[in-house]
Amino acid sequence: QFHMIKYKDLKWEESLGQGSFTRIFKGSKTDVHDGEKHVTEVLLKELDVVHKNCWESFFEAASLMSQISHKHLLLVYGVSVHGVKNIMVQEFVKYGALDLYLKRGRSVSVSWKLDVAKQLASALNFLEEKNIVHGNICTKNLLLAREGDTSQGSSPFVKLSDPGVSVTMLGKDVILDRIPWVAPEVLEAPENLTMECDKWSFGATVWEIFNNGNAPLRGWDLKRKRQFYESFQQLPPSQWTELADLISQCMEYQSAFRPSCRSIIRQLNSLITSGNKAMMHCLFFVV
Ligand SMILES: N#Cc1ccc(Nc2nc(N)cc(-n3cnc(CCO)c3)n2)cc1
Repeated sequence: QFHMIKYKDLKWEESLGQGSFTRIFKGSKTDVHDGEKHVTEVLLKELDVVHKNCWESFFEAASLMSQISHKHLLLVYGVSVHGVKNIMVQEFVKYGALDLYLKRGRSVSVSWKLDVAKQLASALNFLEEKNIVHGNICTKNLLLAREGDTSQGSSPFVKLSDPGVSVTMLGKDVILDRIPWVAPEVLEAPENLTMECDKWSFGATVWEIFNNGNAPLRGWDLKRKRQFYESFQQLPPSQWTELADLISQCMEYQSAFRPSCRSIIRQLNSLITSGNKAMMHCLFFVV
């Protein structure tokens, strides 16, 4: 299934925070091949010991990412089991999770945001073609490998992280707290997780990206969050109508009516074109 890494070949460095039932650390792994010692910078994702019963689901998430390879999917080197410790060893992605990056107030351009959304859409399209459901699309799980510098015109590069412990293993409150990223049908029955759920989450993630990493429904308690779905509410629409349309198509309560990945990519392409045209008009106007 995937590479088993010896615990003794791993070194822990600083703690970098936590996910659901997991803790993450910067670290390194040492390999020896043809007599040479190679030290690689890695991200160590440790399953909390209290949730060690979720280890199959934790590794299921990891193996999902190592079965297939795609430029916008995180590389998982393997796993290490040491006593009660379950560790996933991932490539260390230079700039970390996108939610924190955007919150740190980096002002990024519209074309930067559209570029990131398109990269995520292509990763989703790839997963759809492989008939693989991710189940936890959000900016926390979108990792920034290259910042991109809008003045120099170099573009950002993102990688989709593993989904972590499956939503079917999480308590009701953890699922409720994932509103509005988790699709409404998953709340009713988590085993309903399908490709269509990833499209709903994609809509919420694009909304986050265009709101500079501000979480939608931030600070809402679980009761209010549940009511958001019960009264079929939508996130506040963007001023950019075509963008708001794409987000609301993805966040359609009837899962069958959500757009295909190809349609999502097509709509993003036309947003990119109209975004560029608008910029040209501005430039000409200014000139
Ligand atoms: N300051 C800083 C800084 C922090 C982290 C990284 N790198 C990195 N690499 C990965 N493979 C995964 C993550 N990661 C971050 N948050 C999660 C939890 C949700 O998955 C996963 N971060 C780089 C810089």
